[in-house]
Amino acid sequence: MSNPIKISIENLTKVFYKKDNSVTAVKNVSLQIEEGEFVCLVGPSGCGKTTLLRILAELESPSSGSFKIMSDSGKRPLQSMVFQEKGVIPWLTVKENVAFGLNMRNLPKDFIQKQTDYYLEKVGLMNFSKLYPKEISGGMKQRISIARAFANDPEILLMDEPFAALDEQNKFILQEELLSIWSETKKTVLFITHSIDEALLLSDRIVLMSAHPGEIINEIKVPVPRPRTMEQVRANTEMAEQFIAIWNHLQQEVQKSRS
Ligand SMILES: Nc1ncnc2c1ncn2[C@@H]1O[C@H](COP(=O)(O)OP(=O)(O)OP(=O)(O)O)[C@@H](O)[C@H]1O
Repeated sequence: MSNPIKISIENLTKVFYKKDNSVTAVKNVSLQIEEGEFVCLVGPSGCGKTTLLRILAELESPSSGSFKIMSDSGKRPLQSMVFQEKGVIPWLTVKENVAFGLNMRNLPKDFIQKQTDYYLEKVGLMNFSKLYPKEISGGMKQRISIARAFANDPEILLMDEPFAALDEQNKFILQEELLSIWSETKKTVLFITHSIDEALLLSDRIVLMSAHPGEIINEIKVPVPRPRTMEQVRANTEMAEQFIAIWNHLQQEVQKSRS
């Protein structure tokens, strides 16, 4: 380990109780994520990935176990979350959406202006800043979510399949934009994806989860140095081997969950 630990999860279990039964969504998960690390969480549908992220975002509480996000200043928000969809506020303009978290914190107006403009520019939305979400495309809405999350400057960033609803072209562009902003900010990111390509492109480490109830069953350090492009990911033999290993893992877990 080269950097200090930013997120520490210890034996975390989450059980949802219903009227006459219960569902264990996450089981005994322990995970340490370093400061500035980009970690992708990959696992079959329903294995508890979103639940784990929601716990870290303090939208759910664990049934047992614990987690800690190491705060370096106490002045910044602990976490920002980017969802697959519905991340924008329809009655605010693009710019107001990006500035939303900063305005909520009553920060100085000139700081908000500077920070908002910087990230609007980064995600290519400067010329659309006065439009409302209904006037822009799905890809542009996701750009708002990403710009807002980075503008907030949280201690950690939690991303729940943020590109899953986009077409391939938009996905590639946003992945590259995300990598460019991340390489500048070196934010600690926990990112959920179903796409193995995406995990190999974006992350330092891929954490594989078992079928429901979700446990961590393997971790893969992505072998290719940055900066990476999707072309390299697809052409590189080491990446191809990792792709097949993860693919086989997912196949087995999906079959287990069905049997
Ligand atoms: N609020 C809730 N109440 C009851 N059960 C829940 C709740 N949230 C999630 N679950 C259950 O917990 C399990 C894990 O769900 P979760 O959404 O975390 O999985 P996931 O890995 O993110 O799935 P996907 O990849 O399909 O989004 C599922 O069986 C789900 O039905």
